[in-house]
Amino acid sequence: MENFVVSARKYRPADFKSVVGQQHITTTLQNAIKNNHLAQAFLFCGPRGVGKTTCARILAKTINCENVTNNEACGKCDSCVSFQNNASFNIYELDAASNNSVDDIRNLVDQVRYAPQKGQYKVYIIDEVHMLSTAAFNAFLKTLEEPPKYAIFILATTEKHKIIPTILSRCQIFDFNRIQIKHIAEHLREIAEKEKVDYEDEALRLIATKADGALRDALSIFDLIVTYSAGKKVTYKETIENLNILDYDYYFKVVDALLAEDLSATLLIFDEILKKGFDGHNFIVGLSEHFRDLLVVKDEATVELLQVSESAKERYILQTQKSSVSFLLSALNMANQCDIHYKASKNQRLHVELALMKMAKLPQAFRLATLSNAEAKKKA
Ligand SMILES: Nc1ncnc2c1ncn2[C@@H]1O[C@H](COP(=O)(O)OP(=O)(O)OP(=O)(O)O)[C@@H](O)[C@H]1O
Ligand SMILES: [Zn+2]
Repeated sequence: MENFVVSARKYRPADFKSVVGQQHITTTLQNAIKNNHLAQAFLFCGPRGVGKTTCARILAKTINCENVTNNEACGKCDSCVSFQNNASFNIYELDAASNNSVDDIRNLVDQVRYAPQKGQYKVYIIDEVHMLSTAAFNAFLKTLEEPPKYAIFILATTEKHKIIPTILSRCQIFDFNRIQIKHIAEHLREIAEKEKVDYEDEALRLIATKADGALRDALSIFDLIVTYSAGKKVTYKETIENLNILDYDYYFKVVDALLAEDLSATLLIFDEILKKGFDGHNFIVGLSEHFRDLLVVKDEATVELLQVSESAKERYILQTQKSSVSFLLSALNMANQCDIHYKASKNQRLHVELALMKMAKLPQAFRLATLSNAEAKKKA
């Protein structure tokens, strides 16, 4: 049987153009390579799993490639092949999270003295560099100040504020972005297609949202759900079950009940949600987001801010057409207040219920969207 390789490893980008959502960085690095204007020390900052190590590796591979074309490594020369097989001597990775002692850094510094036997550059990646001890930092500083011309240092960190000024001032700094939901979803779609895994768009969206900007997390969740669905289909239903997320259907139902001024239906839906084991606070946060989404789809200019699939968008549009902006704003405000004071409340269930009651009792005239003249005429 073929070994299962986790997607995050299997689909690690091999060149700059395959890196998702960090174009400001890949373009700058490629220009520096083209113009022979490469810094010797870089600091890659940003959240976990957004491509820092990946970009460092691609940079190392590209600057050692024998036939760079269009500022990308060829992927075929001896050097590229050894990089791809993790067998190159021109890259050295130190994970400072687990190797943060002076000795670990001395080992690295010792290595730096030897010029590469093949290729032009040796690249030293120090991951989670903020974890180095002060003594280790100091042992490293001298090397960073006067590196041999073949050495390039790439320091990576999720906590830029912990990096001391002496290091900051010696590095070219790159800030990596959290990756947008739509770009993550797009990437998952490509992988699903390569893996011949069937999927629902809505499921991939949800995974992308849950990953909170980190592509690596998105890939791990994706693997988990593929395994769970036993190779059949990655569906919305299975994804919410697996991630323990409340089906967004509930938010639509609650808002419909609120619009109908149906207090008992509203409270019963909330009760059902609690019985399913969901947390009241998560619900109120989700409901706030739902109101926000209904507000952004109200206006052509902001409809782009809705991060859902095309098929789901229709539903938001239908619901927003029924509600007035004032209602959505007031309800959002109430939900938000409920969220803010939730932790301090002694009776959290009642706290949410009270907010729902207030929403259901907003004045009727104010609640429903008034029909435009044209619509009113059609109705008449
Ligand atoms: N921008 C991206 N484009 C494409 N794939 C990505 C990207 N970011 C992360 N990945 C995927 O996630 C995996 C891990 O990414 P990587 O190790 O580069 O993240 P990182 O930012 O260095 O995270 P950490 O700070 O935890 O080391 C990659 O192998 C790749 O599959
Ligand atoms: Zn090459």
